[in-house]
Amino acid sequence: MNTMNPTITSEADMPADTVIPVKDERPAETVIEEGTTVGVPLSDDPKFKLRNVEVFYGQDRAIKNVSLDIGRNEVIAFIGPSGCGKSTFLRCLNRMNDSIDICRVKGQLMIDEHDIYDPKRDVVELRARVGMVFQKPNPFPKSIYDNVAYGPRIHGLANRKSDLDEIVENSLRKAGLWDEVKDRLDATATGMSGGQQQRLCIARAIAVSPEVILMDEPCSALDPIATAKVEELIAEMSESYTIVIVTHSMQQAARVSNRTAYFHLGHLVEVNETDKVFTSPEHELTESYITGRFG
Ligand SMILES: Nc1ncnc2c1ncn2[C@@H]1O[C@H](COP(=O)(O)OP(=O)(O)OP(=O)(O)O)[C@@H](O)[C@H]1O
Repeated sequence: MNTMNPTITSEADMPADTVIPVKDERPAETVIEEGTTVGVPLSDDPKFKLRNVEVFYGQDRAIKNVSLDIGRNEVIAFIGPSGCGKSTFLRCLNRMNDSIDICRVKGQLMIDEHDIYDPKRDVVELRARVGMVFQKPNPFPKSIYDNVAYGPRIHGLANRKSDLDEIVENSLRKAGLWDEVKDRLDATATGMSGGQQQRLCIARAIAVSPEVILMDEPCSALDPIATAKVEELIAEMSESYTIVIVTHSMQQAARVSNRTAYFHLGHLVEVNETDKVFTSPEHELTESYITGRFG
């Protein structure tokens, strides 16, 4: 399966008598070909089919002709140097960029073969299907119970109090938080530890029965123990949801994801099975990044 830019070849492909040049240190823009689809479908029926996506902030092109399929129930990690467009691309998947006035998205972005950017699309419904967990835990200044119950209430998912209680309990269980909070559901969420708050935000996303969970550096504000808990949760959740995670931690990408996509200056340079990306990357830029030559 060729899952990378076919126009970029490796030194191994050269004839034996070729003088192998020193590593290409030219700026990335000169070695990434525009207009090439990078990443082949994971299956015939991907959850997301994203083609020739471009994102502009005013005149600046932050995402450059990116094409990618994201499979059902896969965990895919987006990695790459700061400012390469990981979060921008992630936010296209549930139209979180809509709130940025100068942001414009072009290309074809499909979820289950429906256009994410269809002007008639109900964005609130989209964001319930494609939930999001942010870098910094952001619980509402409400009780633990009300944080989780908020979404089901506004989406009318529970007719009776007992139904709502069940959703809250199930969501907290799935987020690995129930045993820690079951005796203080009325306590204010902002009094919890950072790790607990982040798992509460995950419970809040789960409560509206999403199909996809987007995670934008979900552990960057957490200590190693809280990080380990969230990573365990990602493994458990991958049985039920498609998960897209942006991370600066290559170890985290290696631990939690099935595939990894490497972004560079707005380009998607390489996407492949995570083991392959970290042990034998196909692109020189990926190798430079994972070996710490830049980042
Ligand atoms: N709201 C915005 N307005 C203008 N430009 C933006 C905005 N958000 C991001 N950008 C620009 O778009 C580019 C991609 O940024 P983005 O935050 O998506 O990258 P990233 O890879 O997620 O970075 P980081 O790892 O530092 O979070 C950068 O050049 C950034 O300055």
